Amino acid sequence: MFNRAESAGISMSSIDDAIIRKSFTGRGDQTVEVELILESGVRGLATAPAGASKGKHEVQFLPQDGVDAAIDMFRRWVATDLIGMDAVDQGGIDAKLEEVDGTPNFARIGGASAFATSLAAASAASNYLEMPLYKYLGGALASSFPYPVSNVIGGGKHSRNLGPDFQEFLVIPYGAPDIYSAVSTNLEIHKEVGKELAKEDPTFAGGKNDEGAWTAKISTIKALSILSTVVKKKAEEKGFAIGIGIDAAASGMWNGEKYEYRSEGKERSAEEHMEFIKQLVDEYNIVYFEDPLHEEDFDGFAELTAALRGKCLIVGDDLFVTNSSRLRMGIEKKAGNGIIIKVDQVGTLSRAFETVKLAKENGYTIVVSHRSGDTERELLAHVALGFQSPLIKTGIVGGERMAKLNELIRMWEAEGKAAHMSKSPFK
Ligand SMILES: O=C(O)[C@@H](CO)OP(=O)(O)O
Ligand SMILES: [Mg+2]
Repeated sequence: MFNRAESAGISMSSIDDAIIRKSFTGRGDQTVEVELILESGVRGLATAPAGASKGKHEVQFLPQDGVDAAIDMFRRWVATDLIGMDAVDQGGIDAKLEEVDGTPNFARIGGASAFATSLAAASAASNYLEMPLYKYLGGALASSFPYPVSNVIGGGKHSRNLGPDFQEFLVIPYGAPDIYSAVSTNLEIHKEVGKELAKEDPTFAGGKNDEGAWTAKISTIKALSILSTVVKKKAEEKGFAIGIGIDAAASGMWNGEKYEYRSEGKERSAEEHMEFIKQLVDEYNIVYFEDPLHEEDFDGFAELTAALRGKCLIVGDDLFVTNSSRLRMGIEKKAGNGIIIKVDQVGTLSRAFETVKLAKENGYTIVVSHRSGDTERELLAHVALGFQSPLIKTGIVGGERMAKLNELIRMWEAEGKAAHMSKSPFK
């Protein structure tokens, strides 16, 4: 068949139009959405999520003058350069975003636009090739599914510092035989913990934070003891292992000298804080600890990693910000043995993938993760499977969170006999 574009030497997968629009996160805050339309008419669309407890070393979310400046920049500088590029050239598109921006942290065009463009390109390319995004990113053998790491109780900044001092109390059904039982186990635990909280705190009215985790005025110890009781019972009932995790988001507790435990009205020195963490890990069998220390404390991370090796995974989020140079510093110091992967923290799939490769080569467990202000889109589930991440952190209930979890269930069905859970990073 005669095709005008192809006969003029234009590939049908090249970008014909690049659209940006204002959009909103699940928290109701402004963000940007990018839609790329290919010569063939096939489209790809992605929306940028936003964090609340952001790492200091993340890329800049929006240009200094905000979302309107991001839109203006994109239309003037980015779109014009993207048009004519091939959507399957992910590396080329990501490099172009860096070139147009010209700063190391996307301060000019904004990390939100970079992220949305990078992911929209991958999505358009996979649609063009008529394959799911996870296959496009991960290849034919990307069939190992991640265990959902779900926050059941919220605290820290995510709960306006009114609940426990750590930001997230998590569950990980790492013995689950399939994705459906993994997801449903976490949801059952969430429901049961809700009932226990109502018994414990008479003022508890069923409040949940942005990620669907319960927020109640209880102490860290109370949160852990409720969670561990429910988890133990559930593990027995299900007949498989379920672990407890914590994201302390400790940068939010650090005042430059000490860690503030606001709910206890108490401060702990770095040493006392670390001792407390070790005690908690032993007492409650905690298998996953994210950001136990503030974002500059590589040495403390190294100490804790060595002390808890074989017992508990020490995961860097604000510490590494998905950045390969920060991870390299961690590798040198042996700081952490797990790393959160948030593509938006570095702005492009290429940069995030470089970090994923480096992490895997050096024995770090990767954990693909959402943001607290996420979107209703499901693409994160594809990124997790595409990167073959053994863990996915994507909240617990609510539209933005269920979008990813329900997509994993669909993907499991699509994989048929090839679908299997990842090798668990826990014993
Ligand atoms: O600390 C985290 O892991 C994230 C997601 O839960 O929080 P935020 O997106 O607010 O940075
Ligand atoms: Mg975190």
